Amino acid sequence: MNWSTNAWEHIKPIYNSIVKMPFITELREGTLPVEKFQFYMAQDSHYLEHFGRSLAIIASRIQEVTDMLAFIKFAEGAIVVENALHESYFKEFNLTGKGNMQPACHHYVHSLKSTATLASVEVAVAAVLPCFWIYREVGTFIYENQNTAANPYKKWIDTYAGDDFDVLVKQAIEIADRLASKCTTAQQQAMTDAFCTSSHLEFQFWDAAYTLRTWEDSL
Ligand SMILES: Cc1ncc(C[n+]2csc(CCO)c2C)c(N)n1
Repeated sequence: MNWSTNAWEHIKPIYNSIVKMPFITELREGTLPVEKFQFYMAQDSHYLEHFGRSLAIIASRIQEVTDMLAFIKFAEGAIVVENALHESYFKEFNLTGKGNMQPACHHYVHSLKSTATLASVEVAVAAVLPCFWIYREVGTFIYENQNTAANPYKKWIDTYAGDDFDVLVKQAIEIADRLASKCTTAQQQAMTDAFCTSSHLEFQFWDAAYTLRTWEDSL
């Protein structure tokens, strides 16, 4: 079994919990309250910047030049393509600024940036993979289970369920598997641990948006 198939088996319970989250159900049905989506969009703007930085760090550390190019393109995608989605939603929902980074986003981006910088490059690649893979699965799940044509979140759904995105995800998985195939069992386990941590943080990111969790909540 290749590394990614095994890693996905490990996070299956997390993925199954994600698709049952009220945030995802209501996004799919188009009933998600706008303030929760606004919170998500604002936090995701912060996320994309730092996710892009993490990808650029990985690009500079990865050995093969073709993989470097792939990571440079992923970083560009995070900043350019996804920001376009955010800009249109910022306008549509009258969001003026992104405000401060809140706990779940802060936790996630700092985890990614420290892994991208301090862990082995294989582990760093494994840590960013759930961002691609879980979004493709969630996007496709929502796309295939829609019950309304007039969903205000349609652009979001179409982005992650689309073929263009699928190409990127396959490329990221292929790179992770190729690197893993040259690793020891212990190194592969460290990759799986990083993959699981980021999957948990994906769950937390949506949960925080649904509950509108801010630093002030824990005072
Ligand atoms: C919390 C959070 N996690 C993952 C993504 C998805 N995503 C962001 S950038 C990128 C790669 C672009 O090359 C992908 C897949 C998101 N938007 N927000």
